[in-house]
Amino acid sequence: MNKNNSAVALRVDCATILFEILENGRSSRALLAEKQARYTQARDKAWLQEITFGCLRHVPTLQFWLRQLLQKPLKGNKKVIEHLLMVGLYQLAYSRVSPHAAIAETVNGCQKLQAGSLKGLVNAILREFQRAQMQRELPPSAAAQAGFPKWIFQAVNEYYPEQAEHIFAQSNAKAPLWLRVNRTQTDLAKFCRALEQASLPFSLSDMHPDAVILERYTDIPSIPGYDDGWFAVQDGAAQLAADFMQPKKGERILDCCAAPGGKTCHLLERQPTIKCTALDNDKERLARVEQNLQRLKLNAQVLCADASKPDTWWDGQFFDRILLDAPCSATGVIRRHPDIRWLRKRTDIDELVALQATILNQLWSTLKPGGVMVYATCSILPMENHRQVTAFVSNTNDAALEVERQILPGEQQMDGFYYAILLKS
Ligand SMILES: C[S@@+](CC[C@H](N)C(=O)[O-])C[C@H]1O[C@@H](n2cnc3c(N)ncnc32)[C@H](O)[C@@H]1O
Repeated sequence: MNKNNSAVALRVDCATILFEILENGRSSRALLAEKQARYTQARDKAWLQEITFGCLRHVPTLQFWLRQLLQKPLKGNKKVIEHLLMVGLYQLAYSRVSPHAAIAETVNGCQKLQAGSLKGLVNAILREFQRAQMQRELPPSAAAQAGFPKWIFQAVNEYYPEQAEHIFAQSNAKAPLWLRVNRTQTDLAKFCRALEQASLPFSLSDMHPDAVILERYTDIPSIPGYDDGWFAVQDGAAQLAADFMQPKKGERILDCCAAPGGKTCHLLERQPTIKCTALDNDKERLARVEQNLQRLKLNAQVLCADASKPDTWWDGQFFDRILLDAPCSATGVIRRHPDIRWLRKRTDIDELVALQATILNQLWSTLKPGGVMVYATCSILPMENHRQVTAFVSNTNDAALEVERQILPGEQQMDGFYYAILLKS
């Protein structure tokens, strides 16, 4: 794609991704990957993600401006032009794109979206916005100003009145790029030297013996040692799972809800002699576990099964340790996946809490007496975390809560996460 074509195509792709997320409830991960694959330049791929994520962080404000500027909502196959307009408004209000390019390239996107007849309207709206400097006016509700749906805004304020503002700011910030060094293939010092030689600045974390935090975003396969399995991308909070698990030589370990396998691989890197089963009920995601194991040169049994029904897959031999990285609201990782806030509904939470409780109860019978279960989520909602675990312990005679930790987004540069160590007597 030449430069001019790609400038228009990028705006069109952003608009289409926003449309699919906000109107059809699809998640950004696959959509972005599919669109990014069309571009050869790393710069274009990064632009697509940055502008799409930026728009997702400001949806209520962009829609507030749009409603002021657009007399009648667009419908049917013209609806996507509203999303193209949001992309245009975002560039004018929040990005460093020159206003001239922002308007011209966005207007030209109409043609590609089969809406050439709306070019005049889009042009007029973006020019009006630029002239009137409306970007100074914000929507009246505090939730909209923070860029969150009301139910998340209220929940965070209720459970974390002191930290709420910080949580919103952190959840709207760009997440750092954490890497986990694969001890079985290299060591931290050698990997750091390779980063220095490649002029990739980084920092280390006292709390994370295997971690490196890159100071700027880099195309992952171009980082030294990628093909040799020297490292994997994994947030610092997720890297704590191996510390909480403390896998010992030769133990039989279940990593339940394992895909795409970040924590499975870390457990194996820490203790390659364990017999690890990585279980998940999503076949496509399990394929990524296989790929990760292969690249990092590790071995595990990969099992496609429903964690809530051990009678359909368990061979009757107890596990010494279980990691249950339960399906959850993902409210702790909104900074990495800004679409989550629009995709998750308040009603999903009750269903997730019920599923977590069922999996917890069912898996408990597969853990040996004296064994350890680590329950984890990337949520900051107490009903999925502290309340879930305390309810389980009070209903289960042989369960005791040893330690728990709620990490809030941004704490020591980490994602929001929850861990509980449960002991079976
Ligand atoms: C938080 S993600 C796991 C992330 C993973 N542990 C890692 O570190 O890479 C939760 C996983 O739970 C899986 N899952 C959801 N319901 C499940 C069920 N009933 N049985 C097994 N896996 C399930 C999802 O497919 C998803 O891969």
